[in-house]
Amino acid sequence: MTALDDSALAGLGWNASLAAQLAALPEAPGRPVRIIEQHRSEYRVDDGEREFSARLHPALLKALNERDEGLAVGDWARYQDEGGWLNQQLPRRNLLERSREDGRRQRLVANVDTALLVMGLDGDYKPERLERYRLLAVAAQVRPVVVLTKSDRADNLPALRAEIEALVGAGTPVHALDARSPEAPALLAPYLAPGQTLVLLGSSGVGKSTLMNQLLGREAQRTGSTQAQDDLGRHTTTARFLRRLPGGACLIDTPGLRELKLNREQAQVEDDFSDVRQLAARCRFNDCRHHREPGCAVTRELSAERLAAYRASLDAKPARFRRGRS
Ligand SMILES: Nc1nc2c(ncn2[C@@H]2O[C@H](COP(=O)(O)OP(=O)(O)OP(=O)(O)O)[C@@H](O)[C@H]2O)c(=O)[nH]1
Ligand SMILES: [Zn+2]
Repeated sequence: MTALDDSALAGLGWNASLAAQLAALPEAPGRPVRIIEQHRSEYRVDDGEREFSARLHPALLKALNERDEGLAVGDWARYQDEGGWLNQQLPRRNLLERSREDGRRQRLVANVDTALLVMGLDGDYKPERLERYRLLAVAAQVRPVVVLTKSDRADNLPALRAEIEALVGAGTPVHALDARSPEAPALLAPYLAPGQTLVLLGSSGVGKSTLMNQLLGREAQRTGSTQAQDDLGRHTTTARFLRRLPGGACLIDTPGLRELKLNREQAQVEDDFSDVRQLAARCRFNDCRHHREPGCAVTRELSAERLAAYRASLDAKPARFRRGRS
């Protein structure tokens, strides 16, 4: 294997831990690349210096198929110049996935540090859907950060913001901004350290691509199939793609998910409900279930939204989120 230019790869999130994992893989020709786009029969990859197309080696394709696996945007793989093949997948740190209507898993993105959960403070406002996105992130051990866009359109911003803060709890930062504003990147700077990977998740039209362009400082380069124009000539993202930001972080844009269903594990995820635990210490009964018990400090002091989120986390049926604001 040729010596790696780690400094070039660092801009893609490459680090010592990945280097060690690569070294531990069975001997194979090639060098690491990161998947930045997935197309029908090939991948777009980045080796730290340039982007190019690569195909799965038939042996890797077969091995992945047998495990009902596949590469996702954000994954690392070994690329073999001879033949232009991806011949090995590197172990991934985490994977954001969702259950589809037919019950199958859909891989969204891999190896992500922070999920920017984008919701518009306009017709898109739907706290229970935001909570589902948040649990999706928490279940994958991805840090959730709420980004409320179209703050310029909200006439009751403080109240909406307070409602969301109460819903997600103190452990999840909440930012409100106008995605078109040049000030937006500064608000997100804490999550954009070099080597970090972030993903934008949220419905279509909430401003994900607008944020991507603001953070890039230019219009994201499209490679055809990741963007389409709708009937009104608006651009809409049709596939996930990763771009390197000038400051050294990587950002993945995703198309809006029509339906976000959680699987059992995601719905049952251990959220950091430390606020509930602290309050529970003051409940009258040690075994208080925080339902209708007298002297329950949790039901007395927790906000209704936060209580609903806590109950939902105990409940494998995400349909419970559907109640409330439409
Ligand atoms: N007023 C206002 N308009 C915004 C804001 N953010 C985005 N927009 C506008 O909303 C429209 C949709 O924004 P996009 O960035 O394309 O939304 P998206 O989330 O990428 O949508 P998809 O690619 O379809 O998933 C554009 O016309 C933006 O200019 C905002 O904070 N305030
Ligand atoms: Zn209680």
